Amino acid sequence: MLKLTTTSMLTSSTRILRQPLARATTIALSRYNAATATRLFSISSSANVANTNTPTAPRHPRVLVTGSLGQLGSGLVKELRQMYGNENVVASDIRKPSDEFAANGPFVCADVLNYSLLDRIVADWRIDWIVHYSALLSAVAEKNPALALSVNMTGVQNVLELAKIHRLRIFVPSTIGAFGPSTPKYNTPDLTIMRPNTIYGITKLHTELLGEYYREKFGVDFRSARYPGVLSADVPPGGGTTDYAVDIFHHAIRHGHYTCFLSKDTRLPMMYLDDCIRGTIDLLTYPTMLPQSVYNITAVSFTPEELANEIRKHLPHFTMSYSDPARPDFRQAIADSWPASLDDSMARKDFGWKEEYGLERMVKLMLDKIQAQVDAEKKSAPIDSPSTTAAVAA
Ligand SMILES: NC(=O)c1ccc[n+]([C@@H]2O[C@H](COP(=O)([O-])OP(=O)(O)OC[C@H]3O[C@@H](n4cnc5c(N)ncnc54)[C@H](O)[C@@H]3O)[C@@H](O)[C@H]2O)c1
Ligand SMILES: C[C@@H](O)[C@H](N)C(=O)O
Repeated sequence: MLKLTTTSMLTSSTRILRQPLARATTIALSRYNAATATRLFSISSSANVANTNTPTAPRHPRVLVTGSLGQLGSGLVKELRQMYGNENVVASDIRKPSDEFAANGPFVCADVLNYSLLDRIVADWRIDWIVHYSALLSAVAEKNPALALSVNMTGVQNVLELAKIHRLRIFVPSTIGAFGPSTPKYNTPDLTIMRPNTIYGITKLHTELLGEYYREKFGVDFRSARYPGVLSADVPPGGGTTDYAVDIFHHAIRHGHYTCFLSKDTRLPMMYLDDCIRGTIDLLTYPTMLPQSVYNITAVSFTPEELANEIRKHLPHFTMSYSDPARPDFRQAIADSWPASLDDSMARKDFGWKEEYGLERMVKLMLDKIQAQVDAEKKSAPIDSPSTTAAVAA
């Protein structure tokens, strides 16, 4: 049986190693770059004592990120690799990575439902921290509750059990979806009524409660942030209720029009991806366990109409229509059950959370990035290609 060691990882240049134990596991190792940590963190967790990259170098934690090909995971992996070195951040997902993603550092294909495979990965790679991003988002979950129950609940149970056995620090995100229709809607605090009525929300509340149980009962260093909807330009969102706030930019630039699946006055908390990643890293790397294991974090709250108005400051001809209120999209009921704004004062107090992107800055950046993508697509498409013609006509 092939045993991976740090030495074998560092001396590999471009090669594929297969672990016989793990049927679906392919570990692609390529182009090892020397660690270019931009930030060093003091690692006080006992979980890191055993992780010494070299006898004299400062210790970096070795982090496993599940769901690393998703909207949030891909950005987080990039940031963590800049901090700790490519070889110290093992990306994982159930899907196949792009060549570009696989070339940047270790990638392990793994289903989070496969406990023994995850156990093997943690041991072989001498993992210290897990960031568990694998999940089904609200809209996809509502369409397939059985799969959502399985991935979102069993996946979390597996990683928490691993954290207990291997003494790992673990970060699992929660969401505004963990609240429900009886939760106070405005300025929703960390501790309040939580009776979600979506399968996504139920699985996320399960995550929070189980994480707290493992922390109390077994001393597991469980950390979580309740994210609002996250906006990003590079990786598309994975099927949530807040996805309209990303789709709108692509449609505004490509077509000048968007039909929103939420009503114009549906107010939801949101944040830009960079803020989400920074807040997550600040919480993940905080040197000691914080008073709470779960914190609200947020940046702004807006309605589809307010977002469209802000976009119109840059694209005056942009128009927006809405789903027929007589036949609302199924995501409307999900959004209606969630808070309109969050109180994240405890995160600000306990670990210094503060957003850098408000609505204006976020909109400008989203438009610039997506416009650059469209320009690049046009440049790379042959002059007479039908897709170019269609895009220009649109
Ligand atoms: N994006 C948001 O707006 C947002 C907001 C609040 C909370 N969150 C939470 O953040 C986390 C990451 O969200 P995201 O937006 O990146 O989601 P995403 O859907 O973009 O990515 C999830 C990833 O999980 C992977 N996955 C699915 N099933 C799997 C399985 N069985 N085994 C291994 N991997 C599997 C998918 O392939 C995908 O790459 C999730 O827990 C989500 O609930 C996201
Ligand atoms: C809010 C969050 O959990 C996700 N963007 C969703 O809509 O499902």
